[in-house]
Amino acid sequence: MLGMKLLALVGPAHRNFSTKTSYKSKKWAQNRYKTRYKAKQAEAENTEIKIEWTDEQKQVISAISEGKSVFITGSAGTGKTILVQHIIKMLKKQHRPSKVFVTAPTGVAACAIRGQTLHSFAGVGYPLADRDTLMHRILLNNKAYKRWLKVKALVLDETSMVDAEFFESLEYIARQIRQVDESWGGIQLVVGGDFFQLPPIRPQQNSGGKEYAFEADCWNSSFDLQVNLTKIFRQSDPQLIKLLNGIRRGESDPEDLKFLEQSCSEAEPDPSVVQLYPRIEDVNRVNANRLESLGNELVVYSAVDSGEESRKPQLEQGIAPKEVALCEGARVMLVKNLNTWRGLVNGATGTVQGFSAPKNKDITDICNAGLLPIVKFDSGPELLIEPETWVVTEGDKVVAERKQLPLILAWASSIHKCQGMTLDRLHTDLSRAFENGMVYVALSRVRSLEGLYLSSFDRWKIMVHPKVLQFYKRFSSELAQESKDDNDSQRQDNVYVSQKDDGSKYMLVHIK
Ligand SMILES: Nc1ncnc2c1ncn2[C@@H]1O[C@H](COP(=O)(O)OP(=O)(O)OP(=O)(O)O)[C@@H](O)[C@H]1O
Repeated sequence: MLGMKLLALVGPAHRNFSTKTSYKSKKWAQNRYKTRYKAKQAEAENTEIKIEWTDEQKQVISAISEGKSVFITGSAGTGKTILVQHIIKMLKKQHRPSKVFVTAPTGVAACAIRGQTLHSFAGVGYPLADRDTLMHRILLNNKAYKRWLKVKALVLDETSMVDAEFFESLEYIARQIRQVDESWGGIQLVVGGDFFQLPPIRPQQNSGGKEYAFEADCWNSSFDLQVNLTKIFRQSDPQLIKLLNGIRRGESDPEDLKFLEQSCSEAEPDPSVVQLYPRIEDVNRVNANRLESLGNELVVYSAVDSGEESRKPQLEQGIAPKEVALCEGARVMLVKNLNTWRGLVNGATGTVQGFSAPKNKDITDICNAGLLPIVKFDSGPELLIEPETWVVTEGDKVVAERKQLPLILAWASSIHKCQGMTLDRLHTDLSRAFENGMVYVALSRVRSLEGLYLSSFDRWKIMVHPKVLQFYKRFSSELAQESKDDNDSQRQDNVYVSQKDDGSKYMLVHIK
């Protein structure tokens, strides 16, 4: 019954993706799609709001056009990503589009700049390892090896989530593969990020206490210019900007917190508003409730794992879920790149329109009902989603493999996934925040506090890492030296950092 009802919906989607289509008509359809896509893009570019770049942003643009490598930092909403997007266009004109690679540490952040994850670009596979092992894996991966030779400019956004050892390893790999004894083997680097936001997801072991990318030995030599953008665009209310800047530095000024409490929306938003949670258990609970509340028939997909028993547990650490249940109307997110060119990349969101039984393909190993979901992506395309595989490798040998649909539920999301987003409306609960920068990242997503429904908040969860404060202190004093304006550095001298009981988290106390 469900399948019958859905087949009507599936028709048009199938016509585009039929495996029986001849090569010629496929080529024709592809060309027609390309022409329409280019026309749409040109239209979008023409209607794009004209941005008047600030002097700081212009400084970056000019350095990039001179071929310099630049690190762009600044508070949330200062336009790092929009600037990076503009720079990508510039670089693609300057070099050739195929020689410019656009990356970010997470799928969602990569999706925002139409790029790929840093991992996927580098071709280093999983699990992370020492630089020689990573190098060995690349040498066995012809496509990755060629990418390293071909790249002229490498763009990396949301760098706070890249760990020091990985950054260092990639710099070493670039030099070795390209046989050029210059920083990054001569690749022009454009790196954006705010280290007051979320730290690396899984800092590597044996990294000698290093965590953030700025601690990498090669950090300073990687850039000709490091720029701190100071004008905030996302928010316009000066009181909100003051509140966010305080929270960014780990402060919890009672007056600012009172303003936060008084200005947030009091009405619980409708269920379509994205809900952000620090912990994945809460994300899963909300998604499961929302799925149930739709009341539609569920289709369950259970991952099929194969390979060495001792290596299978590593599959659990990957992004593909052990089990995912879907129904018509479910909000979903892609967790694998299907087609970068069409924007069907890790992080892309959409809604399940229905299900269809694939012809000539048995998928009953992952789904008893033998049905695959049809997803309408927010960016436009509608697609029948097929199972994908994820592997754990050892050298060039696959030691474990998971087959599963590349989808997860997306009504609720983790704060890690939302870094980089600008949201008009947001529902969040910050009582269980556990990471440095987490409260700041969540609160700084909204343009105004009217769009924020804060169901729970704990001021002790406002945390910042002392190394980050130190990095920006050095940064701002360098700027102060240049501009002979040392106000900021004096303010920073009035703080001290105390370590919390668990020894891993810190709070900043401002001395009045
Ligand atoms: N020069 C500018 N003029 C007008 N608007 C701007 C300018 N620069 C950025 N913006 C706007 O500011 C908002 C935030 O920009 P963006 O997302 O690039 O900030 P960000 O620094 O990357 O934030 P985050 O650190 O949270 O990822 C966007 O809506 C963007 O269009």
